[in-house]
Amino acid sequence: MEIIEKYFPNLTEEQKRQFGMLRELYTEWNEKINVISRKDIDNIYTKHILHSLAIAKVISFKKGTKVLDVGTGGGFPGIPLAIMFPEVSFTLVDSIGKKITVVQNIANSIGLKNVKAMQIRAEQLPENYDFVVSRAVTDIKTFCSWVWKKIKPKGENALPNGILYLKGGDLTDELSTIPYPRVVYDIPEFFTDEFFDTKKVVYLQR
Ligand SMILES: C[S@@+](CC[C@H](N)C(=O)[O-])C[C@H]1O[C@@H](n2cnc3c(N)ncnc32)[C@H](O)[C@@H]1O
Repeated sequence: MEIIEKYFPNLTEEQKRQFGMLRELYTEWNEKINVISRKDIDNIYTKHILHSLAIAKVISFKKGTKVLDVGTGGGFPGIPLAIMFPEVSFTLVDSIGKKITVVQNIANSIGLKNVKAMQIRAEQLPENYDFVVSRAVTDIKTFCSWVWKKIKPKGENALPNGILYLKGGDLTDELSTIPYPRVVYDIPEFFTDEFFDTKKVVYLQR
């Protein structure tokens, strides 16, 4: 938990309370439904929560922004971002229902009112969003084919609406397959821990 406060020193008491509850809740839920690899539970604050919050170093979503997390699994990056931005509306979707059960229960347990969790395939979503966030779901080209038309073309944030995808390694080949304007942010610019050495936030502008 200290690592979250190290990089985000202005958390409210409510946010500290919510982040602080996550390790125990995920440990309990993971015993029933596996959403995090067992060895990662011990490092949940770095490998899952702080990693998700790299997106919060790239953009501070304005009040009322609608964000979609596709393939959220156990709630990453959506749950940490929903704690960080309580006035932003988050829809967390996954095609596997039991993962959505975990996400909804964790959101309820920590009192998050800005999260809606849905079992649905990304390709079938009926609504439009300002931003789509994600981690570890599929290659960027396939991902764009699922969600591009669900992103509203305009927006009121400092970055124009688009995709914010957490990725690792060399992305040259993968990004060469898509035509959209992009910025690749190296996470070590924000967080110094070794775990983030090759990790990036890929922003694609709608
Ligand atoms: C490797 S997990 C990543 C989970 C989470 N984003 C994380 O980083 O911890 C990939 C998730 O994407 C979901 N998924 C795969 N294809 C999907 C689709 N078309 N629509 C919605 N969810 C999908 C899977 O069910 C799985 O939970």
